[in-house]
Amino acid sequence: MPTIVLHDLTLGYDRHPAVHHLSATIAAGSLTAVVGPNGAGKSTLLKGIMGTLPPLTGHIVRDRTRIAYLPQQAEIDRSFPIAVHELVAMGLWAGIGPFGRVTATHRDLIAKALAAVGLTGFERRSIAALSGGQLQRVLFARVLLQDAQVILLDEPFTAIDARTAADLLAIVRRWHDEGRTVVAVLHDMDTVRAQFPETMIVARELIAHGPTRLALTAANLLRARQMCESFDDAAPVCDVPAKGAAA
Ligand SMILES: Nc1ncnc2c1ncn2[C@@H]1O[C@H](COP(=O)(O)OP(=O)(O)OP(=O)(O)O)[C@@H](O)[C@H]1O
Repeated sequence: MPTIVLHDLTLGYDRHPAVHHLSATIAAGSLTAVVGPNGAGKSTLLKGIMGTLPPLTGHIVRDRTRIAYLPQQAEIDRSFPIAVHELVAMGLWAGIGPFGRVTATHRDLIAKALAAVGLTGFERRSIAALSGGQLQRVLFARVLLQDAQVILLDEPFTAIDARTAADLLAIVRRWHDEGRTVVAVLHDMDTVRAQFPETMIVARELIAHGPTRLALTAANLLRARQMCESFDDAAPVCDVPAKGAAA
């Protein structure tokens, strides 16, 4: 089972740091909520763990295991001419590559994943013709197909109705019961308190991390808000030396 260790991690864009000197250990099989104000660096952190955004300083240690990522809906180009079954089939890429042949067995897996998210019969529909909640179900089906040990979810329950949120939350619980490591960016603190045993509060740097009842306090949330409000987005490159660097 993979543990993810973040060592003094700084992530950013064009050398402007968005996440500063963050160190944390995400235990194998844990179910962790990442919370913090808008612009706090939560999505950036997921991209760093995913490996799509290389660290400016520090590093990440994790097993070379399969990792699945559910992006924010806003990052999906709905105008792209692709059908539901084609989008879900992308979950097979780690196994067969982007140009691999989708066999009858694969089609069966796609059908099962769509059934698991309540979208049987939607295979041929264009993603442009889906509601927001339906698209989120399709994205979950793609993650299901990836069969990854580490699953990163960016705002998986935002802008969907209560029924869809409950259905998708049940899938997240199942992943947790199966021993997978799940990290989800969330804004609804009630969901975090009720469903996520671990919480990480991020506000450009790590504010708190640990069991939700200890980490998710009013004082820590206030500190996170104050940190983000005082952060200068136009600040130059980070001037805090990496740990272990010569002064
Ligand atoms: N592609 C990018 N290029 C330049 N700056 C970026 C890019 N993506 C994010 N940022 C900046 O990095 C900072 C952190 O953004 P990020 O999206 O990680 O925050 P977040 O906590 O996920 O916010 P939200 O809750 O609003 O989704 C912000 O100042 C943002 O403007």
